[in-house]
Amino acid sequence: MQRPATVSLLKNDLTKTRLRFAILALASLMSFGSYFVYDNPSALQTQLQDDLNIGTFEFNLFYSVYSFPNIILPILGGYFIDVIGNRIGALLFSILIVIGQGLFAFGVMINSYNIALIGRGVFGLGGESLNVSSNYYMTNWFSGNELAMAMGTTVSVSRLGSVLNDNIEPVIVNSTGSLSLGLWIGFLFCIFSLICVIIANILDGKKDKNLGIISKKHLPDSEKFRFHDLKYFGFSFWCLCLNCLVVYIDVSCFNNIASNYFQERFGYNSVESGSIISITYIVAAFLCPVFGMIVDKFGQRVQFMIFSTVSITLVHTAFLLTPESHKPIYPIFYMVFLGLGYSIYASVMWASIPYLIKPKVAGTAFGMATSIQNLGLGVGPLLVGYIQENTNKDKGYYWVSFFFVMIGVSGIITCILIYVNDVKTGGVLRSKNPEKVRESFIGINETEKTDLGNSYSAIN
Ligand SMILES: NCCCC[C@H](N)C(=O)NCC(=O)O
Repeated sequence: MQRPATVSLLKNDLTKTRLRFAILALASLMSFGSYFVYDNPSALQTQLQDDLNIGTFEFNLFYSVYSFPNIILPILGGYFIDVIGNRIGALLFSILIVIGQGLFAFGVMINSYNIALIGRGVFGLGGESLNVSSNYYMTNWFSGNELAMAMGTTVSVSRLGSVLNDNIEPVIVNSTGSLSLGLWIGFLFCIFSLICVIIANILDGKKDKNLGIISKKHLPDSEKFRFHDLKYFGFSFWCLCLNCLVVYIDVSCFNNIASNYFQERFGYNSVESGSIISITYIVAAFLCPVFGMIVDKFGQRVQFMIFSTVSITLVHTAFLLTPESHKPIYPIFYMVFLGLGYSIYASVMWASIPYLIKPKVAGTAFGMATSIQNLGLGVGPLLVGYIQENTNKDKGYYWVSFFFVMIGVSGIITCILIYVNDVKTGGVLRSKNPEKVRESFIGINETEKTDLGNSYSAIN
């Protein structure tokens, strides 16, 4: 998008007003519905398998049809955002989520596994790309001294959707006897999120109009996204993506199997296990914005990421070394620590991306990172399942924990590589004022100070 940087236009810059906090609330809530419904199947696994008369493999397909297409889709979604614009993208992705969840709930209501599965597939077409849109909103409305706080807040509110799902879905089914009712409630949450997108789009359009920003369609060629711009995805960016892949295996894939893990190794029942595993995201809901604020103030992004990957690896090492016993208390503390490591990571990692790329490829960059993350989320569970089925020690979980420790170590190594590269290239990720450092690091010129870091106009 093009922005004439005149003083009079800056007076009308809505990103400098309190309205940005309304956008923050809307961007957080626009993902709430999709996080809530994403884990509907895991919260209702037994009931779904009974009602639809399906086995574990068919059940796991509810997640696979979501994750595997998302190894590619967010790149296309991000590209779509860079070329067409974020507002249309966010709207389209949200509509797909609503349709997908509607089909899923309808399929379950009429006991049709195939319709329910198609629903999950349609949901996946928008589910991850909407996260890309929400991140893009944040980079457009928040500058370097608030960006990590803003992104941390969106993760925190969205993850409350996951926590709410874990805790209320089983209760709804148990108290009403209707399996689809909870899914229709998820559908309503998705409509609510769609309404948030529409309101955010109106405000965002107003901001662009005030600043004289023109639609992507009408941009001069020099400011349009072109594939050769991807060469600006340097070493730190790719290393960050790899890091994201491994760290999310250690957090999300572990969370997927954690319920059985706690039941089989530590004798908790399914309800207790459900409460224990939601600790990670409850901690994140409180701490993500806090760590975001700390990073915005002090910089040092890579050091925070190193601390977080070390914490996550130590948690898996603790699980590896903890012998089986009946309802021990200490795994609860491990989950608190996992939540701490995850909170730091989620608030720092995503907010680091804008400083490693040119603004006009921001959508594609967020999409690329999300796609690579989904590669891990798709392959990770298969590897974990394979290891567990083919080993015996601690019911197969010993080598599963060992796998998580090794993945954690690769997370630490990739963080260190990012740190070394950051030192060599001017320290953008460690800086308190990363936008300034980015200018010399990536070589952004005047006409390219556009979409992202709207503070550019104010700073310069
Ligand atoms: N849209 C449903 C959930 C998507 C989660 C996404 N893959 C993710 O991990 N985002 C970052 C995070 O920390 O939540």
